[in-house]
Amino acid sequence: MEDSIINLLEQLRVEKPLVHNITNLVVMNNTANALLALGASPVMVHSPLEVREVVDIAQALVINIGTLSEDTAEAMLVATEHANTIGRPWVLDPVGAGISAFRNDLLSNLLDLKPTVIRGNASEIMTLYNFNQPNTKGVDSTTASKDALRFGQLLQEQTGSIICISGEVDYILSQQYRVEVFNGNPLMTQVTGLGCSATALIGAFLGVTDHYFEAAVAGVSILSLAGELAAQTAAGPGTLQLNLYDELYQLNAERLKSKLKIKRYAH
Ligand SMILES: Nc1ncnc2c1ncn2[C@@H]1O[C@H](COP(=O)(O)OP(=O)(O)O)[C@@H](O)[C@H]1O
Ligand SMILES: Cc1ncsc1CCOP(=O)(O)O
Ligand SMILES: [Mg+2]
Repeated sequence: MEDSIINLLEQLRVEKPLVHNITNLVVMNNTANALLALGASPVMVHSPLEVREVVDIAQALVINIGTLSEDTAEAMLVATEHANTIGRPWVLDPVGAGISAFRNDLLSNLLDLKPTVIRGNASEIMTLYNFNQPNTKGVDSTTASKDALRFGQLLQEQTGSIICISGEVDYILSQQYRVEVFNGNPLMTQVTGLGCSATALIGAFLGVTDHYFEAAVAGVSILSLAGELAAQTAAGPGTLQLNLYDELYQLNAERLKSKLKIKRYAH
C-alpha cells in the first residue's frame, strides 16, 4: 500500500491536478491551502452559471455541503450531473448530514448520482445510511468510527461508492477491500476543516488515477499522517493547523514508509 501512495504522490506533484471544489465557507481557505501544500491546484467555484465549464477543465470535483444555500445546492446538482455525463470523478463530503430536511434532501439527490467516493465522520456516514436516525451533533461526530463500520459497509453495498469513515481509525471501504489507517491525533478534532481537507486530498488523487480506491486510500492516509506529525510539534490547535501545511509540503517517501500505519483486508 505504501508504494502505491508514494507513486500517486509523486504523480500528483508532477501533474498538479486542477481540483474543482464546491465547498463550504468555513474551510474554503484551509482546503485550498492543503491542496496547494500537497502539490495540487485548487479552484473554488460555486455559481450554477459556471460550474459546468469548470468541471470540463478540472481533473476532479469535490462536493462539500457544509454551508448550503439554494444557489450552491443547485450548483452541486448541475456540477455532479455534468461530471457523470463526461466521466469526471467526484467525491462527496456530507458535512452535518441529518441536521436539516434541506440538507438531507440534497444528500438523497447526490447519493442517487452515485459519488465516486464518499468521505465523512462516523456520525455522518451512519446518518447517510439511515436519515431517520440522525446521529450528528452539528458537524461533529458523536460516534467512534469503529461503531460506524457496519453502516459504512451497508452504505457501500447500497451506493456502490467507495466509503471513507474518519475517526481514531480511518476506514476506506470498497466492494472488495477494507483499509484501516491508524495514524492521526485526537487534537485534529479541535481544528475545523481537517476532515474536509481529507476529502479535498481524495479529490486531488482522483484527478491523477482511475484506480479510485487507491486514490481514496492515499488522500485519507496522507491527511491522517500529516495531522499526526503536525500535532507532535504543535502547542495546540492553532499551530497544528499551520504545521499541517508544512507537513503536507514536506511529505516524502521516507516519512510515508517509516511512519504510515495501514492495513488492508480482502472481504
Ligand atoms: N480520536 C481520534 N484519534 C486520532 N485521530 C483522529 C481522531 N478523530 C479524528 N482523527 C483524525 O482527524 C481526521 C479528521 O477526522 P474527523 O474529525 O472525524 O473528520 P470531520 O472533520 O469530517 O468530522 C481523521 O481522518 C483522523 O486522521
Ligand atoms: C464548522 C462547520 N460548519 C459548517 S461546515 C464546517 C466545517 C466542517 O469541517 P470538518 O468537517 O472538516 O470538521
Ligand atoms: Mg467533516
